[in-house]
Amino acid sequence: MGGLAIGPVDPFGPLAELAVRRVMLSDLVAAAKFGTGQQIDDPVREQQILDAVVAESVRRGMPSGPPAGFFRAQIEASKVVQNGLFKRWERHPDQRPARTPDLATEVRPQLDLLTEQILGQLHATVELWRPTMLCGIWRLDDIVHSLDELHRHAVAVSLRPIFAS
Ligand SMILES: O=C(O)C(=O)C[C@]1(C(=O)O)C=C[C@@H](O)C=C1
Repeated sequence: MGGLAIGPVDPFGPLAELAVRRVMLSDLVAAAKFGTGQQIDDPVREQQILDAVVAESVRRGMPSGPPAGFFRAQIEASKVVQNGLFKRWERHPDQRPARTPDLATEVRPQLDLLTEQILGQLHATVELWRPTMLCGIWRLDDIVHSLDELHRHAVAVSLRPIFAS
């Protein structure tokens, strides 16, 4: 994400960058599933993520509701991308991914790492959640200007808990 320009004074900058990274990783998730019969929706995996997020929030001594809500939005955003890419690849076979990464061994470990990093940033900003989130000091345009419409929409979905809080 070297091209991202996030204001250094923005305490939520790292969190936003991680959310964007997760949205971009959804391309790899979609590539792992497309044409393999694996469904985009995996409610069991979703529940595992949410349970782990709640447990880790409790372990860190922070309220678990907002982190769970944040991760629900991340999952929703991932599905926006995956559904969009599936449709795109159905229509345009020439744009299909060149290879099929393995979901369990290649893709989910990257998602798990992002989960840890996102939880770390949520923890780092816990004192600021309410007031600052309302300030809207995100420089979202800078973050997403290079993304296509599908990914811009997914980023908006992934950050909704912050804007809407
Ligand atoms: O791990 C997957 O299978 C994904 O598609 C990723 C993800 C997520 O965002 O974490 C998204 C949708 C699924 O329902 C479960 C999890």
